[in-house]
Formats: sequence, structure tokens, C-alpha cells
Amino acid sequence: MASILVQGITVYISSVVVWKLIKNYVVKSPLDIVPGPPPASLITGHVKDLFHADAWKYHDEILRKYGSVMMVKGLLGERQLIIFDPQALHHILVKDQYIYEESESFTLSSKLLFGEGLLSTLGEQHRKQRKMLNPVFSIAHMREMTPIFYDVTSRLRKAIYNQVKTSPKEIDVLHWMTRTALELIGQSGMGYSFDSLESSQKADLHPYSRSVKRLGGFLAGPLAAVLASYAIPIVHKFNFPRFKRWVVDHWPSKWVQDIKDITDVMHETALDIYKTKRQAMEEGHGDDGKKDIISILMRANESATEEDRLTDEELYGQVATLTFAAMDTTSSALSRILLLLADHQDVQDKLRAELIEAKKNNGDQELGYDKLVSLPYLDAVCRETLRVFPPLANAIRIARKDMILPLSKPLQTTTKQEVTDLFIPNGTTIHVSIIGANRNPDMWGTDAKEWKPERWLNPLPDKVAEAHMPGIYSHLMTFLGGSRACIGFKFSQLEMKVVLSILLTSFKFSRTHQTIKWKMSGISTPIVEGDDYSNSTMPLKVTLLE
Ligand code: HEM
Repeated sequence: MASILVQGITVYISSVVVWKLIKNYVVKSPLDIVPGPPPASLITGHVKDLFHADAWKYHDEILRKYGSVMMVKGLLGERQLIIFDPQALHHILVKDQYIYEESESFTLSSKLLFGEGLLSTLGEQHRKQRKMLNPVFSIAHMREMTPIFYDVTSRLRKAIYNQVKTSPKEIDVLHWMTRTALELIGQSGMGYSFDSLESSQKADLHPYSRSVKRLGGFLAGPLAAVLASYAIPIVHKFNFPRFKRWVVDHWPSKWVQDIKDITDVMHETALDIYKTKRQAMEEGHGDDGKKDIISILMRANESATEEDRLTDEELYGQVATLTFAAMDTTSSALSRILLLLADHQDVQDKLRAELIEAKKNNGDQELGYDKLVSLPYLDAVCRETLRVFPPLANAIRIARKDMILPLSKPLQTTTKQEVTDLFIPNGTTIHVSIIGANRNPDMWGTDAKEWKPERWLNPLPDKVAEAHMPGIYSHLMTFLGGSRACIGFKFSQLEMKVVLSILLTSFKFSRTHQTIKWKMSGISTPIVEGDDYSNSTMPLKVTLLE
């Protein structure tokens, strides 16, 4: 009986999906039937090229050949835009941000994974959540949290020291950066410990981070795109959670069962953290004066007006969202920096010298927030890495109605027409090319693609400021701009700087014989060339300094 019911539901959902595909991409291909300037003649590639290992070469190619806008074929044959023209980005992310919104498939999938947090809400609800959360990420709170960062990172140093104390060793740096990032968001975000960082076994990765890593593999590819775009919105319309759960439990597909197990682990972990905090608060002990993000948020929420107050579901949603958003992004950035330092030993030596000198001048004590964030060379290395290699190369938005999108610079189509704005039909998918914006030679000069930390030690070219790129960080789009920009960007910088200051004053990092590639679907992740795509690793040789 159960299997007949599940089969019936499968047939129903499949037919609705097939019908929607036909309707969207055959009957109504929006860029064909709506009048306006001819962006279709910009079509030059396929969106899947954005997800290859080393896909930034593709963005560089766009820059070289087409300027700052390119039209590509989507995974299902539909037309999508890749854009990094500054004025167009200002419209998409700031001026008309409520028209160019996150896609329904993204917000609904986020809701399934993280509940009612920042990543899955839109409009008024999102605005209300940001209003409560923005103050929690203030510099004052970052300052207060700095000792927690040092405490966790000292445990990381000890773990690596134990492995390399007798002789240099090959260490999977990504593994350690992921564990550290998770423990840091656990301790400073929720006052919760995911990982003592004592064991050096790979198997000791917390089930939460194992699940997030597996999830990345499952969500890449056309099947996940079709499900997220078509099946999830259909299923979402049925408001019978227990019935939906029953169907998922009986669904005869290993893929679905694996995703279910992964999301269950993520959900249960976040719920456990949230319930413990809520209980401590209700019993009037444990949370008073705690400096972690969720404790501060819960206290602020208690005294907020009725109209601003977040519900329990929304508070739980922030726990799940922050844990996810903080882990792989910052560990990807830190792994990238350490790889670049391994390739540029001169930069590594110079940075180490700055850190040792600063600590010496601080009475051999670890630097506090203000001294650490103002170290010029450390800052230059971090900025330059986040510019050339942003962990998230693209952000996706959907036009919710027909729009005219102005451009900073006229654009030549492949049929040699010049256009100063683009007609964007309702429903068009837009890839905000973060990496294209950050490497634009019109702003950064002819060496825009090169990694040169020194460029931040001198005044930036005038064109950088004149472009008015709407990014919240250093004229870069790495953390995006507008009201959905990354809320944790100061947190991530503090994390990077504390980890680098501790590791580089204790160890030297160099390359092994293995070649590292970067997988670019979602958050960039390193893999060893020739290895399975789902096995992200980044081995480096680590030597204890005298
Ligand atoms: C190098 C590290 C990081 C990078 C490059 C990064 C980048 C980004 C980007 C590009 C977005 C916008 C995504 C979109 O709208 O499509 C975003 C959003 C977000 N990030 Fe980060 N992030 C980083 C670290 C963090 C950390 C450490 C936290 C939390 C402590 C965090 C929390 C969030 C949240 C909650 C959002 C959603 C904001 C909203 O929709 O209002 N991120 N991040």
C-alpha cells in the first residue's frame, strides 16, 4: 500500500516537473518572446562551466572577450546572465534588491536545511531578522570574542604540534581548517563545543561537518537543480509535515535517503544547541553575560518590542544558518591563503616577521582585536586572497519582473551592436560574478588577475573607488553588498587573522608533490588532482619552526 502511494506521488510530481520544464523552456523561452534590446546575441557559453575546477579561468575569459556581461545556457537549456558591471550590480543588490531576489528554489531548500534563518527568508521577515542580528556582529562584540578565538586556535596549534614535533609531516590543512572553523562558530557563535581538536583522526570530524561536506556533493548537478527548482516548490505547497516526512521515509531512492540522513544530522545538531540555550535561559542560569552570538541575540530578543521579536523557529533558524554559513567559507579562505603562502615563501617569511615583531612589541602576549586587525601585511595578504580567490565565486538572483538594467560601460553584443542597458525579462536567472568583479582590469589594472598582497600597502588606483562597486568590503564583491551581504564578514576576518597569527609563528608551510585543484560548485574547495571530486583535501608539508 505504502509503495503504491509513493509511486502515485512520484508520478504526480514528475508530471508537474515535466510540464513546468516544457512550459518554461519550450513554450515560453522568456528571452525569445519578450521585446527589448537583444541580449540573446550575447549567448556564448554554458553555465556549467562556472562549476568546473579552476572555473575562474572561464570568468577571466568572459572578461577578455565580452566585457562585464555574458549570457549562457543554463543546466536545463534556459538562458541566464553572468554580470559584474558595477552599475548593474548596484541595481541588482541595492537599488532594486527586492526585485532581484534569491530564487524560490534557494530559499525553499535553505528552509528545509536551516529553518527560518537569514538564508531562507525574504522581504519584511528578512529585514526584521537583520535588524535584530546586525548589532550582534558589531566590532565591540568581535573585540569581546577575541579571547575565545585565541583559545580555540591554541588547541589547533597543539594538535598540529603533536603531529610535527619530531619531524615535518604532510598534513591535510583543509581538514584542520574545517574543524577549527566549526569549533570557532560553535564556541563564539553558540557557546557550544563541536570538537576538542584533540584527536588527529579524520574519522573524528564532527557528524555535522561530515554531513555538510557530503551535502555539497549531493547538491551539485542537474538532478539536484531540477529537484530544487521544480519538485521542492510543489512539495512545499502541501502543508502536511508529518505526511511529507512519511513519504520521504518511504521514498525508494538512495539519493533521497542519503539527503534525508544528512539533513537530519544538521537539524538535530542545531536543535540540540538551541534547546540547551533556551532551557538555560528559562531556568535563569547559565546564559547571563555569555558573549556568544546566540546568547547576545536571545537576550536582545527578550527585550525587543513585540513587532521586532523573533519567534523560536527564527532563533533556531539562526543557529542552523550561522553554523553552515561560517564553516566552509572561512576554512576555504584559510586553506587558500596557506596554499598561496606555501607557493610564495618570501611572502610567508615577511608575514611571519610582522607577526613575531608585533607580538614582541606586545610584551610577548597575543595581540588584542585592534592591534591584530591593523597589522598592514597580514591585512594585505587576507584582502588580496579574498579579492583574487573569493570562496564564493557567484551569487544567484532572479528577476521578479521585467526590468531595464543600466550598465556602467557600453557593451558590444556578439552581433556588434552597442547596448548601454539590458532588458531583463521576469524570471531571468542572474549570476552575480563575484570573481569577475574582483578581477576587473578596468578597476584594478592590467595585473588584476595576479595575487600581489603589496598592492594594498600603496594607495589603490583611482578607478577602484570611481567604479562604485557596491561591495561592503574594500570595493570587493567577496561578501556581496546590499541588505543580503554577508553578516559574518568581520567575524571571518578575525578568524583568519587569529589562525594565521598563531600558525605562522609556530610552523612553516610548504608544498608536497601533489597538485591541488579547486572545485568551484558552491563554496570553492580544494581537491588533490586525480582524486574523487567528493574527497576534498589539501595536503601541505608542515615543519615546526625553531
Ligand atoms: C571568508 C568567509 C566568508 C565569505 C567569503 C562569505 C561570503 C558570503 C556571501 C557572498 C554571502 C551572500 C550570499 C548570497 O546572498 O547569495 C554571504 C551571506 C551570509 N553569510 Fe557569509 N561569508 C563568509 C563567512 C561568514 C561567516 C564567518 C558567517 C557567520 C559567522 C557568515 C554568515 C553569513 C550569513 C548569515 C549570510 C546570509 C546573510 C543574509 O542573507 O542576510 N558568513 N556570505
